[in-house]
Amino acid sequence: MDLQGIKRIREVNPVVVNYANFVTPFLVANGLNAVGASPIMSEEESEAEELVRLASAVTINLGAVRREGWADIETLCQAANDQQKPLVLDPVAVGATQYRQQLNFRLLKKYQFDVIRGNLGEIAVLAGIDWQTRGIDAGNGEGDAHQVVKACAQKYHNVVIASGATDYISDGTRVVEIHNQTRLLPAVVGSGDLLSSLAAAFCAVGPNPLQAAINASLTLSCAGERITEKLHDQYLPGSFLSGLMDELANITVAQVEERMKVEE
Ligand SMILES: Nc1ncnc2c1ncn2[C@@H]1O[C@H](COP(=O)(O)OP(=O)(O)OP(=O)(O)O)[C@@H](O)[C@H]1O
Ligand SMILES: Cc1ncsc1CCO
Ligand SMILES: [Mg+2]
Repeated sequence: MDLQGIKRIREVNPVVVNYANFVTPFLVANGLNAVGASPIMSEEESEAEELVRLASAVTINLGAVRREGWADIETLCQAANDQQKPLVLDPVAVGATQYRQQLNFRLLKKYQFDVIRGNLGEIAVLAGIDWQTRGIDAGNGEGDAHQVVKACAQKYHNVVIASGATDYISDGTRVVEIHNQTRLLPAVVGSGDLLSSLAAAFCAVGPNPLQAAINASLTLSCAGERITEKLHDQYLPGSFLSGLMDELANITVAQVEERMKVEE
C-alpha cells in the first residue's frame, strides 16, 4: 500500500478545480489548502477549459446546481476527459429528486469519472440498487454495502467511495474498508464534499485512483480521530472543524500508518 500521497501533495501542490455547491466551498477550499493542494472554484463556462489545463484534477459537486450551470459542468468534464485529468463526481442527494437523477445520469453517460464519492445511499441510487434515501443523508437499505459499492464501480468502470461509519472503496473487483471514524465528521455539513475533493487531490499525485481514494479516506478519518482525541471525545463540532484543518495541515504518513484500520 502506497501511503506517501500526502507527502507528494505537499511537494507538488496540485491545483484542484472544483465546481462547488454554495453551502460548503469555504470548508472544501480550506481543507484542500490545508493538505497542501491548491483549490480553485469556478462556475464560469468560458474559463473552464483554461482552468482544467492548469489543474491536476477536477471535482464536480452536484449539491446545488441550477439548470444554468449544466453547460459549465459539461465543459469542465469534457476538458478533464480530453486532457486526461482525473475527474471526481460527488452525487449529493441524488436520490432526493428527479432533477438530480437526470443530471447525474446524464453526466455519467457522457463522461468518464475516475472516482465517484457519495454516501452509501447516494451510491446505491447510482448503482440502481433499491435503497431508502433522504436528502443529503445516507438513509437505510437492505442491500449489502459491498454489493452496492462494487456494483457501482462495475457499472461506471471506475473507483467508488461509499462513505459512512465505515468507508467502502471499490474498483469493481476489490472492496477495501476503512474503519477509522469519529462521530464528529458527520456532525460537520460538507465533510463528504471535502472527502470528494481530497480524492481528486490524491488522484493528482497517483499512483492510481484506488490508492488515491484509500489515501483520501484515511487522511480525513485519521485527522478527524486525532482532533477528536484532543477534544477528549466531547461533541464539539465547531472546535472539531477548526482543529480538523490543523490536523490536515500537519498529519504525517507515520501517523496515518500508526492508526489506520484497513480491511479487505
Ligand atoms: N456514522 C458515522 N460515523 C463516523 N464517521 C462517519 C459516519 N458517517 C459518515 N462518516 C464520515 O464522515 C465523512 C463524510 O461522509 P458522509 O457519508 O457523511 O458524507 P455526506 O453524506 O456526503 O456528507 P455531506 O453531505 O455533509 O458532505 C466521511 O469521512 C465518513 O467516513
Ligand atoms: C446541505 C447541502 N445542500 C445542498 S449541498 C449541501 C452540502 C452537503 O453536500
Ligand atoms: Mg454529500
